[in-house]
Amino acid sequence: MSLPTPHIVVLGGGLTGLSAAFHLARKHPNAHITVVEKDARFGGWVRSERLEVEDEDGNKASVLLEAGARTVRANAKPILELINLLNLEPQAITTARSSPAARSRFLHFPGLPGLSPLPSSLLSVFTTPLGRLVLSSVKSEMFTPYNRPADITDESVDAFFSRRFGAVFARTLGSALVHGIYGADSRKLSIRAAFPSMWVSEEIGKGSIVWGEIGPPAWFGAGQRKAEAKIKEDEEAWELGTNADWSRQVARAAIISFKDGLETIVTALVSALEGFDNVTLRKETEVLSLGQDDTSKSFEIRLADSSSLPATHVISALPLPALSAILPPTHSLPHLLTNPFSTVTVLNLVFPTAHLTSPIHPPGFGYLIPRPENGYPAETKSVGMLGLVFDTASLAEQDYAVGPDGPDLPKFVKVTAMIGGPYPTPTPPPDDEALLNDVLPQISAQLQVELPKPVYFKVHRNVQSIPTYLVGHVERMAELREALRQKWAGRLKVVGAGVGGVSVSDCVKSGREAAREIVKEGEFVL
Ligand SMILES: C=Cc1c2[nH]c(c1C)Cc1[nH]c(c(CCC(=O)O)c1C)Cc1[nH]c(c(C)c1CCC(=O)O)Cc1[nH]c(c(C)c1C=C)C2
Repeated sequence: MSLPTPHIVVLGGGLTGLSAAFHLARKHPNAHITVVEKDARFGGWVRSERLEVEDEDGNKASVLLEAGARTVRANAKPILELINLLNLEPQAITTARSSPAARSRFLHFPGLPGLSPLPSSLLSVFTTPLGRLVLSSVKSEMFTPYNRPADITDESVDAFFSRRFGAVFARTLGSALVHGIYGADSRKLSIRAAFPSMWVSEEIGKGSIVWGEIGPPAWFGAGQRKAEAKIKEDEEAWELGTNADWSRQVARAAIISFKDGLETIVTALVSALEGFDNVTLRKETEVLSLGQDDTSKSFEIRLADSSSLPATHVISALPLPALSAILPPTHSLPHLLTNPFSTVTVLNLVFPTAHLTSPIHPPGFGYLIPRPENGYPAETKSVGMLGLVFDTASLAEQDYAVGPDGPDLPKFVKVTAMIGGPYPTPTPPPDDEALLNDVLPQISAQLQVELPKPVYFKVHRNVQSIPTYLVGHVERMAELREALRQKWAGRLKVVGAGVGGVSVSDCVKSGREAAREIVKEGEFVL
């Protein structure tokens, strides 16, 4: 007997949804796959824009700007796999691990002028104030006995770092790290969800994260952990290709991006999906409700245009609150509304450099700004900055001079200010021009330089874009998975940044895993 064709609907056309659809289409040519996206474009928070800038002397350049994430780590297998499968090597660019953009990072302490380098060498550990803070915190951590309270199964990043490395380390380095990844308050973020390996290292190191990380291979648990990692790696079966030049380049790299920005992956995924006969891409399609027939277990997805889509399986790559809004009360799921989201405003700035006598910023990746000593203000007249990224330092290959004089280095430098997160929004909220006028003097004071007038700026308000995993997230997600098994017969997969991992690579991986689970389960009986 031949089975009816499975129809898998992917809700959400961000990177997670596109990755799920792509891996499904490759591995499951007999299924029909529909991707439903409510916006007019695919790609979600990943948006790259190329534009031409000109200074007052008529120097012109083509510059690539990102509205959100701009790079991925060079060891991110889910991305390396896509680069291979989509033949993106010629468009990829890398930043070498040895370059200042990969090695030099700074902190700016609120209220103090200038930048403090983060230690990047053995020498700097002894010779810089932050180096000495790291050294003394690490030394004391290694000799602080096991102090995890017996009754906890999770805690905040701040509580975890305070317990092991001390309160100053937690407030400065810990909060800055969390700003730079989650744009969130480290006193709210779950350590187990955000940095699971540290939680495990504490156990392996019998209390000490440092011993857990660097302990000899024979150290209790380390051998087993390695073996487990190897099994997982084999199971994941990454298709990384055989391009030796590219592999060598990646081996030397810290981060990867693309000449035309991270949206290159989105464009390539969309065009690959358009090439599959069994895939339908639907933009500007809003889902009103998702229901499942109790007997047949098949789905009915009602759309805003009054039509409906049948499905045998659904992968939801929607933000969890958006999924919650379309579920019927009979099939509601737990914990979809628990985590708050950070709003991070991204301000792209392009400065002219032709008349500068000294550089705008030191060589390096950029700087992060830790939580103020007295915490975030309750209200404010100025926007709160979380950090500044020196984009040209790591992504210079994205930009080129334009004009009759032939190839030349662009006479511009691009940086990105990251704003908001746990800081309150000023009242009234600033328009773009007011935001610029608020931020430029802040950057000037932080860098201790007089800034030229930017030739271009753009504000992207990434409203509610990054989930803050509250303490207990890992256990709540286990309960969510159980509810999916019980209430939805395992045929609804919930993936994406809201569940486990906010990086571009995590999103691609979670889409891939959902696709592989459906293929592996292989039960397409209607
Ligand atoms: C919109 C702003 C974002 C902030 N964090 C993220 C975005 C998109 C997400 C993010 N940023 C980083 C990671 C870790 C990457 C990994 O583990 O692979 C994640 C998930 C690290 C990072 N932080 C900054 C940059 C440029 C990067 C590299 C990755 C990327 O391009 O996003 C700088 C930075 N990001 C944010 C702030 C406040 C900030 C400050 C300088 C928030």
